[in-house]
Formats: sequence, structure tokens, C-alpha cells
Amino acid sequence: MKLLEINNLHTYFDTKKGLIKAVNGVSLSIEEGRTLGVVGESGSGKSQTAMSILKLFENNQKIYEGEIKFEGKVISELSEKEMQKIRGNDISVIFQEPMTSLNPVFTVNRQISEVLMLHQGLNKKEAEARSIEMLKQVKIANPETVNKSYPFQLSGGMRQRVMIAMALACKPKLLIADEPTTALDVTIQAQILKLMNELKAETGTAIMFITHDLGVINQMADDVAVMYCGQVVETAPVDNIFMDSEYIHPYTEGLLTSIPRLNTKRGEKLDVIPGSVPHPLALPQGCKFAPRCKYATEKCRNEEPELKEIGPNHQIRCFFPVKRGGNK
Ligand SMILES: Nc1ncnc2c1ncn2[C@@H]1O[C@H](COP(=O)(O)OP(=O)(O)OP(=O)(O)O)[C@@H](O)[C@H]1O
Repeated sequence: MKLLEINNLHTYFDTKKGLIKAVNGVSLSIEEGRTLGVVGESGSGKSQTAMSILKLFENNQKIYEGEIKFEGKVISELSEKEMQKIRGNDISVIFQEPMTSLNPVFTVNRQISEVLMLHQGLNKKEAEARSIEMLKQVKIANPETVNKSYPFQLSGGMRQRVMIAMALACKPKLLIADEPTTALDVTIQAQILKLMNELKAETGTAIMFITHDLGVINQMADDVAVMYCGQVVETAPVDNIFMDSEYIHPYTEGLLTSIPRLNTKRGEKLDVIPGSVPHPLALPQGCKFAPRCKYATEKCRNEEPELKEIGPNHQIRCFFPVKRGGNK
């Protein structure tokens, strides 16, 4: 069943220089208990899609069009008060840098306990016991000591485990993870990813995993949404993207060929996508990827393609999807 469904979402920033269409017609869904990997270059709108789900908006930002449904209910029109009941309870979030999300002046216990007291009505003692339990669940070796610690006393990997414990404290149905391991070194990153997969298997929590790293997507996701310029350009089960499907989006093809491989020789150039993401205030007419696409035609430069079904659960926003491993 669909846990989250986003239909034609437009979230803009109203700035002095004009409207920044950070999310510009996003449609995607997340099935119960599955991980959707959201991938795309910097500025493609991944984080702002996540912020829209939680309605964590700046003053000059709002939803202009479209809707977000959670468990079949439209949540994009809820008031701030109603959203507060959902955040941290049904849907929680972890960010890249836990230091900015954890309060430096409170102990770990106070921060996890607060969530539990607010949403689950536990008293102080019950919350403390549950906080220690949560730290055990995220495989922190000395949970009693860590529970009494302040964030600055912990390593980066440890802080991210605390964030995960806090996010899972109320048994959310959806966990949004926005580049949760980007700031960590590779061995710690691997441990956190492994932990998240184990927790998902244990708790059945669905995950929206945001990253710019297709390697991480391969490891974490069941399904993938590829984003470009505030739009989803391709969405499919993960194996379709990496192996199975006959056709893929030219942008996805570009991302796949830019993954460094172990056998890449030193000095050998990776096949990176030429050009850069267009400025959000100067989006091209037609397909947003056309200026960088080696297959683009006149039609692509003038008309905007829609997200269309190309196979089972596989949608592509392109007039001329690429045949894998060869010409079109
Ligand atoms: N506070 C803001 N005011 C105006 N524009 C913003 C603001 N925050 C983000 N944007 C714009 O919204 C667009 C989408 O940004 P978003 O952060 O969602 O991208 P992203 O794919 O998550 O990138 P990254 O991987 O760098 O986090 C970008 O063009 C960005 O410049």
C-alpha cells in the first residue's frame, strides 16, 4: 500500500529576484516498509521535497500547487498545529549534520525524552528508560553513559546514531533521511547505513533516503526517484535503474556513468555529465535537461515531456529514453 503519495507538487520561494521553483511538479510515492532513494545533483530539489512533506518552510516559501497524501489523507493542507502532531511522531527526519539538529546545551536523555513525553505521554522516568533502550537499539555500546552526555562529548558517528534513536523513538511510519552519512568518514558511513538497513528490517519503517550518491542508493533503496531541476525525471525499482530495464533517462545514464569504479585508473577521466544545473531563476524552456543532453532534439528544447509509464512501476520524463548499453 502507498504510505506517501506526492502529486504534481510545486513549492516555491518568493524572492526579490523572482519565484524560485525549488519543487516544480514532483510526483512520487513511497510504499509501506520500503526505502525510496531520492538522487540528483545539488540543487535538484531533493531537500525541498522533504521539507514540503514536513511543511518545514521558510517565511517566503509555500506550496503553490499539488498535494501530499500520507496514509491516504491529504497532509499538505494541514495547519502548523496539526503538522506538529505528525512531525517526529508519524514522520521523522534526520539530517546530514546532527550537531545542528541536536541541542548542544541538553543531554541526550533530555532530547530523546522530550520527544517521548510530547508525543507518547510518558513520564520522566519512563522516558529515560526508553531513551536508554533506544540507544541500545542503535547499537551504542554504553547507553547509560551516552544518555547522560552532551552532543559535543560524542563523535560524529555517535551523534548520528543518537539522531537515529531520536527519530525512531516514536516508531514513525516514515523516516526521512537527508544525506545522513555525507559528513561522516567512509567506515562510519558504512556502519550507519548497515544500521539503518537493520532497523528498517526490525521496525518496518519506510525510508525516504536522500543522497547524491548512486552507490549509496544501490545499497539502501528498494525504489529510486531521480530528480533534476525540481522534477522527478525517472522513478523505478532499484534493479531496473541499475540493471534490468531496457530504457533509462539520459540523465540517469549520465549519473550511472559518473560513478567511480574500483578499476578506474588514476588520472583516467570519468564520464561526467557536461555543463551544470541551470540557475533556478533561468530554467530552460522545454525539457530542463535538454541543454546538457547529448540526445536532445528540437522537440526537447521546445516542449516539456511529462512523466510517463514505460514499464511496470517505471516512469520516465523524456521523449527519447536511452536504450541501455547502446544507441537509442
Ligand atoms: N532558502 C532558500 N531561498 C531560496 N531558494 C532556496 C532556498 N533553499 C533552497 N533554495 C533553492 O531551491 C532549489 C532546490 O534546493 P534543494 O536544497 O532542495 O536541492 P537539493 O537537491 O537538496 O541539493 P543539495 O544536495 O545541495 O542539498 C535550489 O535551486 C536552491 O537554490
